[in-house]
Amino acid sequence: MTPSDPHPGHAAEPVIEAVGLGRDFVLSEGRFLRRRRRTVSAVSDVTFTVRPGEIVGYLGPNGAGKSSTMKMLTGILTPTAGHLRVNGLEPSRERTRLASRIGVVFGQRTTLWWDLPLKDSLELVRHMYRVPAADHARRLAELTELLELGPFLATPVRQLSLGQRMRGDLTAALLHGPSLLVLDEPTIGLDVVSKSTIREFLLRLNAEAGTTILLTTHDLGDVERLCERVIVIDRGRLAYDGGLDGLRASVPTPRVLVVDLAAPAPPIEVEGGTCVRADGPRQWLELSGNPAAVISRVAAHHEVVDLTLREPDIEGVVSALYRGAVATGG
Ligand SMILES: Nc1ncnc2c1ncn2[C@@H]1O[C@H](COP(=O)(O)OP(=O)(O)OP(=O)(O)O)[C@@H](O)[C@H]1O
Repeated sequence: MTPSDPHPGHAAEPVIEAVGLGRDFVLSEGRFLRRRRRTVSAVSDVTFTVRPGEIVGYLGPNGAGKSSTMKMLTGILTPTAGHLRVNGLEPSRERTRLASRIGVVFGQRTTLWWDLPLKDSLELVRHMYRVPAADHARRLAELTELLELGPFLATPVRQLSLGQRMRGDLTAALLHGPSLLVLDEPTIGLDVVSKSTIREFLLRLNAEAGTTILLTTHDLGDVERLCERVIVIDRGRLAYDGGLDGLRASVPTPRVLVVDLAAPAPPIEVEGGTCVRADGPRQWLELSGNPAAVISRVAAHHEVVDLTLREPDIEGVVSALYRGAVATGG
């Protein structure tokens, strides 16, 4: 894959540098004489750095401040505190210059034109970013192959499936060869196959073109497949910055063994597992011991039809983190 446009002079600098970043919103509440102003801190005193070539997950529960951070990084929202540089630029002041160096995809919205065939939408994007025709043709050919856009390039965007549209949006975000890709929930609502296509594509983009990627997601699969490093925010504040293994190891969130028995039975009693839920022949065991050992003990005493081991999802890990289970830092 063609490397992203290099930006001489910035190569050794962090791609993103946020120091004490904050964003307050002032809300007016009540009526007439009782009107009062209340300040909501969406993001508060957040400090982190992203280096060239990293893939970083930016995680947190609903309302934690992820979208507000993404909006500040892309220049849509002006910070009310702190220092922010993205590719050496101040996003809210230098939004147009920044736009030529970053690609942005918000999974819940499309930047494509609903009524136009995907190919025409992408041609408009080329004009918006003033991409030379030859560069556009080369990148479009590459992305068409990697994201398998061929069969639906002539289809109007409104008729695309969610997965096809996301592949179109990623193409639109990458046609100008940005060195940083910012993704807000890139796999939301996608089926397993589409998720996997997007993840493998992002890994290849990172490995071959050196593109730095910052993404928000609620999907642990995205995080596990893509991110060596995660930043977690809670109520606007930085709660963790480090490796995913460190996060998991620090948070005592049990794995769950889902057992399908041949028939409904009393709660299973087994060493290393506690039955936390039962529904007909299906039971959920929270594991405190080695999964293989628990599975063999269960199978020895019960007629088991099926077994599934469920890893804690990121919401579970993150909410355990907020209950104070792990110290800040990584
Ligand atoms: N324009 C706004 N005016 C007032 N409050 C806002 C505004 N935008 C965000 N907020 C508040 O800031 C906080 C952080 O919101 P934000 O959308 O950044 O969170 P989030 O982590 O992206 O959540 P989600 O995962 O639900 O998208 C929330 O309390 C939200 O209500």
